[in-house]
Amino acid sequence: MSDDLHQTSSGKRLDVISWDEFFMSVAIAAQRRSKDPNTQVGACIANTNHRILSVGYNGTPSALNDDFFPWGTSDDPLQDKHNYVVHAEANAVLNYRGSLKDLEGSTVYVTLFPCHDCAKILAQVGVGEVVYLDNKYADTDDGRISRRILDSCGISYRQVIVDVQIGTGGQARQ
Ligand SMILES: O=c1ccn([C@H]2C[C@H](O)[C@@H](COP(=O)(O)O)O2)c(=O)[nH]1
Ligand SMILES: [Zn+2]
Repeated sequence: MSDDLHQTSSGKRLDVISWDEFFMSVAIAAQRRSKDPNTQVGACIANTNHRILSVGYNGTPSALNDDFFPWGTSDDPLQDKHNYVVHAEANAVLNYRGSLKDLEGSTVYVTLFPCHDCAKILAQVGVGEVVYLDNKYADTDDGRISRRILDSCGISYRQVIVDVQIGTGGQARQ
């Protein structure tokens, strides 16, 4: 090893991003596709061989024209976005085109701690670990139920702090 902290004596770069940073960066990039004005969520599922299996973000089902559905909340269930949005983790599972068996033991990188519905879905497909960025609903009943589900199903979870720069965004197209 050379004295240089950035490369070995053979010239190999050492200051590469970690796997956590890499997969969370993918989740953050996916999050930026979300049309939700209040909370954007991205998820990236990686297997134990450090391969990305699937990615998702919170959005309406693709056949549903998201220009004509509400993006706010309302006492009227027909006008509340929560009743139309598919969650990021659910989309990541649904977007996977291989056998769901491949998801067993995988790690889900998600920009927001999974809600209790997503916790159930992740548990049911056998996810082994959840790595999250934010947990703004930790002190809600939903957060407590979610942790109870993950704990009971033996799914570990941990928070990571990543410092990534991903593009500058642009004009939303579709
Ligand atoms: O596990 C989760 C929890 C929530 N989401 C999505 C669903 C909604 O689009 C937003 C939450 O909106 P709020 O205005 O903060 O209630 O986040 C998700 O994808 N995964
Ligand atoms: Zn959810």
